[in-house]
Amino acid sequence: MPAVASFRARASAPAPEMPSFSSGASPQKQQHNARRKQLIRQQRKSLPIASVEKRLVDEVRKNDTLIVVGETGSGKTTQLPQFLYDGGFCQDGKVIGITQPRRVAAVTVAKRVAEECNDQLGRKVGYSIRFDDSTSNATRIKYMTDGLLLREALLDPLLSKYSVIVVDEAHERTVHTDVLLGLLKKVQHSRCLHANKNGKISGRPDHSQSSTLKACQGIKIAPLKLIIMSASLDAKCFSDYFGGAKAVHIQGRQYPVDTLYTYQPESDYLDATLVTIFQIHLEEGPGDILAFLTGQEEIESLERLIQERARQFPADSSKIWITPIYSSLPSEQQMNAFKPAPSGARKVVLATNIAETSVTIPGIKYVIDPGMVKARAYNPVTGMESLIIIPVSKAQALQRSGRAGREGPGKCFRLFQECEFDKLAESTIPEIKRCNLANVVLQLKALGIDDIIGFDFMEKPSRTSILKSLEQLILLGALTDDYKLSDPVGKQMARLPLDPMYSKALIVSNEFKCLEEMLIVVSMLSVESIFFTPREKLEEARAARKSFESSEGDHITLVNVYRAAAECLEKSKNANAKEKTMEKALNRWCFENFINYRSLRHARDVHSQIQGHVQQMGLNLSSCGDDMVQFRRCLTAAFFLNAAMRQPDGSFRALATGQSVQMHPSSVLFRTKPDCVVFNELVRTTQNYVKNLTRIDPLWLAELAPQYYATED
Ligand SMILES: Nc1ncnc2c1ncn2[C@@H]1O[C@H](COP(=O)(O)OP(=O)(O)OP(=O)(O)O)[C@@H](O)[C@H]1O
Repeated sequence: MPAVASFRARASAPAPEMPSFSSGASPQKQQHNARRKQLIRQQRKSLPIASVEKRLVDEVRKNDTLIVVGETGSGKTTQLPQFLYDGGFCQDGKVIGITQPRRVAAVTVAKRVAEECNDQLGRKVGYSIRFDDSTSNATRIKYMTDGLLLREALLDPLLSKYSVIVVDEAHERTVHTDVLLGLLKKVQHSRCLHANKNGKISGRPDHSQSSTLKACQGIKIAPLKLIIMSASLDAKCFSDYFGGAKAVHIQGRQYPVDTLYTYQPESDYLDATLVTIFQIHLEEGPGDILAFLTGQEEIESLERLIQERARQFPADSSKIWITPIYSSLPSEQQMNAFKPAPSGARKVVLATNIAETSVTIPGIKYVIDPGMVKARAYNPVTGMESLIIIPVSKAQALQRSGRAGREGPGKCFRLFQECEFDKLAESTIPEIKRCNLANVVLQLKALGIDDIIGFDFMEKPSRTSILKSLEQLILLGALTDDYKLSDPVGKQMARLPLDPMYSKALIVSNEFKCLEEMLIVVSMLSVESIFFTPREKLEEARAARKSFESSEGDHITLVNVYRAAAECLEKSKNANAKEKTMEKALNRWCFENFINYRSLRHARDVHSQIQGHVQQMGLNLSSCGDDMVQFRRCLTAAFFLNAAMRQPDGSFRALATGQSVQMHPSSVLFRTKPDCVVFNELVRTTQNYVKNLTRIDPLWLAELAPQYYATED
């Protein structure tokens, strides 16, 4: 049994209300800032965690690994790193690293803590996420995504600059969190050996880390402190994994959240969300609303429905300010959700689960939780990954309600019955158990961990899953037949922050001299819903789409869209337009062509980021011009594991898995239904649908992927 200490916080003084910002004249602004600083100080003091600061720091000193559980909003994420800093954990220039499962949390929490420290972001407090680093040599409290810390471990296997690593929101059990936990356990062990013997390797040998230790001989490294933190985790399970680590509970919450359930089951949660938003808007007091939906499409369709409905209440229509937030939204648009609503308006934030943990969205008093989430699912036997919409776990529902009640008392409207809540799973099934592991295996191999089956995962993925991923990586050429990372292909693939199949596609396209086209395809496939099809303008949208369509399939269609958008930008550039005007022109062009502007902008961002990577790798940005046969052959060489043949009844059979699949109606090939296709996505709704398809010649499979297909097939 883990030792469990129970900390009861002193009854906290009520926190003062925060003023809203206004852009006043300079002296007024100064006054405002001074008042805000004072209020932040008072607010910090009133957090439940404040009264146990000394005891917490002592526990971290006494224990190498500590599990910290405390209510949402009690102050764990923002305060504990500051306590540790004040407690001397950054002496000798060491850094306290705090990992978050999501980028938006890393950024917003770092901003808040920098403000609390009365310092500029990027100095004492900073954040680092993929493609965006806001830290400096002076940074001592560093917020980052768990994926980013994994990448840092590639360069510094002992994570030597960190004195403490806090794994926040560990209950989410993302695949990165789980890999990180296993890795941190190893690093802790290695650093312990290192510190004990002052650079000489002895004691219990840890063969898998010996090369790391050798590389670090002579460097003075102290043991690594590890803190696992969440409001809703199973402390025993984590404690057992870390050899009986101590768990501490911080009791007390800052503000109450009143939770309400529906009397009847709701058959259409989108409609129920719409109704609840207006019910709150018309009947409840001031305060902003945060509603959780499952994805971009749902968010955009609800956004339109709210606008339509608001028009029916003309007096109120201007009083609702909608801001969406989901992972593929460009980050500066995500940040809109954190801004105050225009004067007199109520902010309605429509979010996916990226706003579920860690974040404090200013102004939110009401949370609407329909109780559904889009999650990855994986069939280890067929090797197929898909996205499905499923009920949330209790831990997720608790996190969602915790987004209210952060600046004052809040209300959470759960759009399901209380008896349904009781039936929810306690926690989410770890992602590592429901995803394709090719990426994880590739990362571990790149970290020098060869024995994947023997790796100390907190919860082992099935052997079948691991073997399937190893097999897939061998077929993609990332691993040699004896399971070693191949050089250069495997090493290059591990460097690209993409799914292994997409990384491989970029490398293959270099050989086929169509990297330019593949870069566009990979960027466009990295975002959701490029095409925008409003229900009331179906025919117009279809007609607009025709001008981009390629009879060869969706990949070339996406290339056409991207290039037409680039042409539009080029035109306004030639007319010497300023950047803002160019963006406006692009926005208009997107609107006229029924293209989703947000998605296109995101694809352009991803494009420029990946382009930087491939250029660093020395790949050649060549184009195949009009030779689309060449490009389709390249798609076949890259996505051969996702090939499907048409069956006599018009359905398709995925060749790698034998699974029966349907062509998604959104595909340009839906009407023609060619004999053989490669696809990129499998979506499970009422049926198995494949999306993003290109017509190929079945004979190319044996020619271009002979390691997998024989001619007789
Ligand atoms: N960006 C912000 N703006 C305003 N207040 C904030 C902000 N960030 C944090 N706070 C205040 O600090 C409190 C503590 O936040 P913190 O994120 O540290 O809590 P937590 O215990 O980590 O919560 P969770 O488990 O939900 O992540 C919040 O309830 C809120 O009152």
